[in-house]
Amino acid sequence: MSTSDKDPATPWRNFYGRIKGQSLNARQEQDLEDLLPSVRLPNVTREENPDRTLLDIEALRDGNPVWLEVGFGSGEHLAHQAKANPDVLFIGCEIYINGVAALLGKIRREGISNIVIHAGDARDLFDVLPANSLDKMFLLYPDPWPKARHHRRRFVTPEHLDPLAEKLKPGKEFRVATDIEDYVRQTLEEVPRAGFTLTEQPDDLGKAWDDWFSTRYEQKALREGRTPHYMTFIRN
Ligand SMILES: C[S@@+](CC[C@H](N)C(=O)[O-])C[C@H]1O[C@@H](n2cnc3c(N)ncnc32)[C@H](O)[C@@H]1O
Repeated sequence: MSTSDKDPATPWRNFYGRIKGQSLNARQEQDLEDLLPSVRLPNVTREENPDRTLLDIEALRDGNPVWLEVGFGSGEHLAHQAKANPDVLFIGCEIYINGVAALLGKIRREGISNIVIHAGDARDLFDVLPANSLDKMFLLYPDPWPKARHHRRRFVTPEHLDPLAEKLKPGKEFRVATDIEDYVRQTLEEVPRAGFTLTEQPDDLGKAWDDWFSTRYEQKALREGRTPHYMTFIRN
């Protein structure tokens, strides 16, 4: 197998060394080398699919529902959901290559077979997902971008929410968790604008979902005294 920087089958080679502060241990390198080629979602990157041809999601799903988690971090929640829902195909999307490597370790150790991974930006994935192709979507502790001038970089902006709304089937769930009060405010403002309805009372967002599996970022937030908020939206 080629490990050229330009080979789209080895996208971590492009990330590795490019993102400051990210280093991989030998086991992670090995998992990326051995495992990622077989679980990665092909034809998503611009290098591989410059014409942005839509994915054949029907062939991929093989009759099963498709759930997407964007920014899965180290993949605790995604791995948990995949084990609890063996008849669902999970797409995991993450730009942090150490996180991808951590999820690959879980997939290997726990023998998980219903996850495919896009190791890259969610916007590239949205480009090539057909409309109405997703049955559930998770956005768990997205990057907070606390400074006011950076709020437009948040995931809960039309740039991300409009394509997301198009990909999720009507009547299906979009779950958002965050520990940042101002992120709650922006989520409650922006997500309904993109065509969703909140199912909880806006002043009562403290109850986790029954099938919740706490993430690494949530554990850190709790240790640092911040309060989780859980929001469930239904696509109109
Ligand atoms: C604060 S972390 C939370 C990680 C994990 N969900 C958790 O709760 O532990 C946010 C994650 O989103 C990822 N991320 C940010 N923007 C992204 C994008 N456009 N596409 C894919 N992943 C993204 C980051 O790399 C990071 O791992």
